[in-house]
Amino acid sequence: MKFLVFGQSGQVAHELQRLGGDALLALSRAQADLGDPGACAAMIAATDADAVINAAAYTAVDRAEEEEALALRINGDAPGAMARAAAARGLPFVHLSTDYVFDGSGSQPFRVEDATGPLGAYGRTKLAGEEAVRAAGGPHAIFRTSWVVSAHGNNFVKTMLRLGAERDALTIVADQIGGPTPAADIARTCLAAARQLRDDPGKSGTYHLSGGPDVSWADFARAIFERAGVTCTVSDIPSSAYPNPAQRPLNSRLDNSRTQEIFGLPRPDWHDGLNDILTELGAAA
Ligand SMILES: NC(=O)C1=CN([C@@H]2O[C@H](COP(=O)(O)OP(=O)(O)OC[C@H]3O[C@@H](n4cnc5c(N)ncnc54)[C@H](OP(=O)(O)O)[C@@H]3O)[C@@H](O)[C@H]2O)C=CC1
Ligand SMILES: Cc1cn([C@H]2C[C@H](O)[C@@H](COP(=O)(O)OP(=O)(O)O[C@H]3O[C@@H](C)C(=O)[C@@H](O)[C@H]3O)O2)c(=O)[nH]c1=O
Ligand SMILES: [Mg+2]
Repeated sequence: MKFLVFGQSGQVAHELQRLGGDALLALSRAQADLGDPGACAAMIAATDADAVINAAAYTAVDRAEEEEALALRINGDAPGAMARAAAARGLPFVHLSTDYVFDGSGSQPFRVEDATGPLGAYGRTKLAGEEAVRAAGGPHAIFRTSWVVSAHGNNFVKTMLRLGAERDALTIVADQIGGPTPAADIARTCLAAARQLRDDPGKSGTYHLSGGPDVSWADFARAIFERAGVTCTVSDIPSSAYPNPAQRPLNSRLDNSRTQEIFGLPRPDWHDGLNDILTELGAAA
């Protein structure tokens, strides 16, 4: 089975290329710009691949507040155009979304069917993408994931290793709770879902995929420092003490049970992925 992937440099795109080898073609921004949805659809119309995975997105949460129209084209319009092009050819389309489509209320894990209510521009544009992919009506899986980490690209693990080497102490928000998700687990899931959708389009739908157990960013930082052997004291702060242009949801817990039920894929334990990331970075204690 051959895969066409949008995105080449990102965290998930990188892991997809590692797993997919010669059977996977990953398109860079220069080859397929999501700012030009029609060009992305044309790539799908011409592909000889058996499934399409979208691992590209506008992911700068704060900058999206000032660039919502561009973020909407990339996160909303382009996935819609891609999903319609894939549907026209009956190709499975696997797409990624985010915990930021929810408003973060309560303390229970959000289920797939719970009401959405994004707090910021990034979440609004990702929600628009979900709706467009579902409306295209082809075989598809949308995985809402959260707090993606890997040895490549920008993420919280790499930020903590950089800051932890420079400082003796950090203040980290402790009232946002969620599941850090290794990009390698997301990539494995995307490939498995594409294969299963080819055999059974009835598995189409929206799913949650986050690493467990749920933690606060502060506790996740402590786990990173402990496993990396970095001496840096983490103090808990509320989100109100870390002001940002975009408000983040406090409750980012995602109920992964449908992913287990339909695809047979268990919730990944982020401790394993974190160990792999630190080893790859040469930062494991
Ligand atoms: N990062 C996270 O914490 C989370 C991510 N997600 C979702 O998971 C998916 C993968 O995220 P992740 O791997 O972390 O993303 P990254 O931020 O690591 O990478 C984004 C990728 O998208 C590409 N891209 C951005 N704009 C365009 C464009 N106009 N045309 C073509 N490519 C573009 C980037 O390419 P370039 O190098 O050229 O900019 C890069 O390859 C996304 O859908 C994201 O919304 C969900 C929850 C959490
Ligand atoms: C560097 C630093 C961050 N923080 C906080 C800010 C923020 O709430 C949290 C994580 O920081 P980040 O910049 O990684 O947060 P953010 O970019 O909002 O991460 C999000 O990205 C998008 C793409 C998603 O889809 C989400 O699932 C989520 O991963 O840590 C501190 O409290 N202290 C610090 O010193
Ligand atoms: Mg970020």
